[in-house]
Amino acid sequence: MRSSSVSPYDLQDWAKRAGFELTEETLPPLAGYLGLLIQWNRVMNLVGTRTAEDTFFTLVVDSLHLGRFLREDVEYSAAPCCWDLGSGAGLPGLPLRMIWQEGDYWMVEAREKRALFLSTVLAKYPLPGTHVFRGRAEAFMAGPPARTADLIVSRAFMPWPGVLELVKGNLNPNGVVVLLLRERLQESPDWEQAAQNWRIAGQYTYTASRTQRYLYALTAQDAL
Ligand SMILES: C[S@@+](CC[C@H](N)C(=O)[O-])C[C@H]1O[C@@H](n2cnc3c(N)ncnc32)[C@H](O)[C@@H]1O
Repeated sequence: MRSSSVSPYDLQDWAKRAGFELTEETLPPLAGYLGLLIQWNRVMNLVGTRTAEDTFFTLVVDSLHLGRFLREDVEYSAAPCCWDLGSGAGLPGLPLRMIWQEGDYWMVEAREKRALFLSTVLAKYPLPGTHVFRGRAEAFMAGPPARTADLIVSRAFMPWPGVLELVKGNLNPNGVVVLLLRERLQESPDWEQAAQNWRIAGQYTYTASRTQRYLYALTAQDAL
């Protein structure tokens, strides 16, 4: 496969334009990830973007905002067990783990080739406490052993009411679900019903690629 290299210098420049400063340690793995993503994307369908720069500003930037949100606005237990359901090409998980390495983080992906891509990136750029589960989220959660999480993140996995329904029995007390959305949760016709069981514990808004985006941290109202 034709290689596709990304310059750490360009990457830092893009990050600054997006309002972030990446550490020296973050630049090589993130540049390497973007290079592999562009390379693999030529032969299999991983993401809709074609260049590293477009991928950064359209997709990776969400992980950087998510890292900031988790650090500054979200309360979660020490050493959280985190799940990233329907990780696809590693978004938000892989860039997130390059800048935020709390606890254990499971990227759960049903499609074999996508899971192979995730494992390949991790083999080349190991990230602490970061794992891939190849299979369906339902099987991952059911076990054995049955699993529970402290923090669940999900982007474009399934419509958010379905995510909440899917995970409601697998969240530890004080557990948090973080949704990455392109709509305001409170304006959704589904929110009124969801609000009977879920509370917005934190929210964060930003613009990327000319679209307004939203991060919501939800906690269960009571034991669900
Ligand atoms: C639209 S993609 C989004 C990928 C990534 N989260 C992103 O934002 O770019 C949805 C991903 O979820 C995976 N998926 C769908 N249903 C799943 C399930 N039940 N368990 C695990 N993965 C699933 C698909 O294979 C696909 O890679």
